[in-house]
Amino acid sequence: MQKEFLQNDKNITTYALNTFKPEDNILKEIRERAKKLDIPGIHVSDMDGKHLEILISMAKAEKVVEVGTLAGYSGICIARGMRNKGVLHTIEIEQKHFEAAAQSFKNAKVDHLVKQHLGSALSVLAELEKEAPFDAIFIDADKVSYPDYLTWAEKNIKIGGVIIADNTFAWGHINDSHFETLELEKQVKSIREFNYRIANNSQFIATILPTGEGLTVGVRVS
Ligand SMILES: C[S@@+](CC[C@H](N)C(=O)[O-])C[C@H]1O[C@@H](n2cnc3c(N)ncnc32)[C@H](O)[C@@H]1O
Repeated sequence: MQKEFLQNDKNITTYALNTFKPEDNILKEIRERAKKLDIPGIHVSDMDGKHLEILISMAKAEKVVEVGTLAGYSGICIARGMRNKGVLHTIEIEQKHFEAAAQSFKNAKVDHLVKQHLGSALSVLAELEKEAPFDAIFIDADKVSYPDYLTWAEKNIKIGGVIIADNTFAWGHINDSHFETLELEKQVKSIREFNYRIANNSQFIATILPTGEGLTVGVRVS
């Protein structure tokens, strides 16, 4: 019998949250402060934050790039996974988000591990190339650029390193054939291209973790 891939069961969600307690007061405060500052509430989910921390820890990652800082929620999860060693380069285009994240990293006492970059991801990534290869790369910015971010990541991840991307179920639209807006269509097609490419690149083993948003994870094996 084919087992279902997703569990849309509130009872199970409550159980998972109560058991694994993914969000402490530091992370909770970020959601609240961001809201007050009118920063969109598009942080990773609480469980995906925990998944990030664990994946980074499993990869023993010490040189990490994050594309899309927002207010620092996922960056803190990544930094925690780094076990107090190494550097996380995190890139953000919006000044307000950049500043909120600086406060978050300080509050979480991980600011010594984080190098924040303000600017457009593709130009900052070009600069960061001289520091490659990286142990882990987390992609969570504008969806239409996911294929470009993947091209950069494929080139700059070490063998054994991990590429992770959020929202890869495209808010439930990943397998749709009709779209309400052209913008949505472009985003979905870009995420689909991202998933297709990493799934079919023989240098990677990859999967999509069936979290609420879909978390694509690829390990470079050759
Ligand atoms: C989904 S949010 C990131 C959430 C964050 N990773 C977290 O979970 O806490 C996406 C962020 O990427 C930023 N962004 C969008 N396009 C960008 C670009 N071209 N270069 C850099 N940052 C960008 C947005 O301003 C926003 O803060």
